[in-house]
Amino acid sequence: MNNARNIAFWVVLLLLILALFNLFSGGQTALSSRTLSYSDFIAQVDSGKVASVTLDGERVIVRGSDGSTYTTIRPEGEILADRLIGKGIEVQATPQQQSGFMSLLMTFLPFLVLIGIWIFFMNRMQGGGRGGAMGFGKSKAKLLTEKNGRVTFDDVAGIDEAKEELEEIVEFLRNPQKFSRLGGKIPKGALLVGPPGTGKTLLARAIAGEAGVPFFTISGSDFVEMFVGVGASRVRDMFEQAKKNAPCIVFIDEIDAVGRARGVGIGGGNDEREQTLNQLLVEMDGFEANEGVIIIAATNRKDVLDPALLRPGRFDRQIHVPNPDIKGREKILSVHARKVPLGPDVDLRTIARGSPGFSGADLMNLVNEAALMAARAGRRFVTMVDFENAKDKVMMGAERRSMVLTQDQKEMTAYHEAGHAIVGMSLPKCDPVYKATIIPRGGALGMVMSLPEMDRLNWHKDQCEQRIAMTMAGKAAEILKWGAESVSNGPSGDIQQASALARAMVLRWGMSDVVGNIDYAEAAEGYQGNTGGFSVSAETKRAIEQEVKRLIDEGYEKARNILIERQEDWERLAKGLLEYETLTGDEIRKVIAGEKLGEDDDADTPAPGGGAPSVAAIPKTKKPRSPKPDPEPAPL
Ligand SMILES: Nc1ncnc2c1ncn2[C@@H]1O[C@H](COP(=O)(O)OP(=O)(O)OP(=O)(O)O)[C@@H](O)[C@H]1O
Ligand SMILES: [Zn+2]
Repeated sequence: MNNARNIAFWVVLLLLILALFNLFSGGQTALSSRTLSYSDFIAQVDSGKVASVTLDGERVIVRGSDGSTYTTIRPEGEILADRLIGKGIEVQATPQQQSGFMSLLMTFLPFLVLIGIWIFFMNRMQGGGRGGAMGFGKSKAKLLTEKNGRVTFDDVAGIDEAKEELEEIVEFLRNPQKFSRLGGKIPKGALLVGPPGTGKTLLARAIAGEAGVPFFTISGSDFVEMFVGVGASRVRDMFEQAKKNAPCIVFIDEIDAVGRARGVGIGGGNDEREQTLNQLLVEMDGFEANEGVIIIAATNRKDVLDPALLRPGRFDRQIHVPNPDIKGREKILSVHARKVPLGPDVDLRTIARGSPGFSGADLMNLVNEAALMAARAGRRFVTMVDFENAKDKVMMGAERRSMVLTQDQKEMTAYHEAGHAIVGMSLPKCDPVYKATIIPRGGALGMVMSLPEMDRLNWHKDQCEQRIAMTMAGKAAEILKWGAESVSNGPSGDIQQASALARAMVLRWGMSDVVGNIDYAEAAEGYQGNTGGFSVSAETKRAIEQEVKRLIDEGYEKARNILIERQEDWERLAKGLLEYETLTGDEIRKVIAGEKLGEDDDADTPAPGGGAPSVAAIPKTKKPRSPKPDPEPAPL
């Protein structure tokens, strides 16, 4: 985005310079710089030294018989042409400039167009032209009032510890005098740290709602503009607005966009961003906590923030907002389920158990999808089957039954997915396989989902290694079955996942003995924030690359060996997938054991809830976010 802006800026500038140049050069190709007086010119004519003449209004452009050129100005009323023709001189005339308005218009039209383009781009950058071309420095903070719907702590569920820590701020906003009388120090700012969609924005709004104060919201990326100084003046403006409306809350979402550590980074730092950050620091120091303005910022990358932001007197409170655990998920589900009629069979507890790794936003999305599914089916309330289908959709993307696969593609997909499933079920540290399907969903032709039995809090080395093996099993299967030449691009998503996990192991988690217990991730990203300008040597880079490759190669070998060993099971499962298209974990086991599936097991109706564990996959999130520190397992 920023790049596009910069390019637009330079293009417009270049056009302007060209236009100016054109204007001052008179729009004419002035060949001759020499001018003669009119009488000298006539003398030349009379002495036969003129070859040709071009009449251009009052200007006379003359070519002498010796090849020289010069100009002269003809006095008003002088009729030249007859006299020259009489002398046998070639006469040309250029059309007269349009007079008055037209010529003015012709001169200024290019400018008007350019100014128009300029204003257009300005408005685009201002996000729809609210500020207009003149409003560069105006803060884009939006004021959310009760009209936008009052949010209270009741709307925020499952993150009780964070709520408790924020109670104090609510108290203060309700009754600032009480605190200042006793000389107590209230934090000026609180930083909410946590993964995307965990309700940070919601929490900040709830504070404002509880305290009944105005709530301003702005995103860190709004400060980052292409003009030096604009961001800084926006910060100033925002604080002025806030002080006028005190007591109030200012919420800065994605503060990492401005708050990255100064002085380093790609291209040796970014002056504009640094100025903006400096201004933010200055403003935060410049007001008294007791003025009643509280700045709440959110980020999912605290590690990249400039340490100066975290110093006392600034964002000295840090509040962790994690993904909800099973109890939290149940509570969040019930908050959102208040708005939809539930069938008698719906058990939120079971759904919560089946959705480890879901954020609050994911759960909201799940309830919403389930309601839509029920509506589509013409039901009056939402049933467990709707939730189950919604979960598949949220986790794996929508089914695309209309997509027609050839028999070859189907077979390839079946063996690929069966490969993932067999390897996943053979390795003890892999999450249990929960579902396998060869119905195209989202961007994939088929998938296998596995899920942890409990919330996953951390990754162990053996889990990582086995997960890589399971991930590479799809490609191993394709090659075993059809040979290296026919391998498809199907495994490209798998390769991406395996690489991300292997890289995290080596770069962040100290799981490679060769590379050691050093966090190289930031330096490898080209960003050197809190690593103090540390960068990675060429040898280390090579070692890292080799280790990542080794982990993936070993995983691939492991997968290949398992498939060779369990060839028969693998074949049976692939054929089962071709027949039934979707199989649950239990059905997979039956198919492998050679049992026939009963009618009840019809694969198209997923087993309702039934405590089936769910996947650790996290659905695509709505907007682009800062890079996530940890890789997430996803359907294969
Ligand atoms: N703890 C929660 N309780 C209830 N609803 C939640 C919770 N967490 C998230 N949600 C729902 O998800 C939506 C999105 O959450 P929100 O925008 O607050 O997340 P965020 O942490 O600010 O994410 P981002 O990092 O994208 O800014 C909320 O509007 C809310 O409906
Ligand atoms: Zn795969």
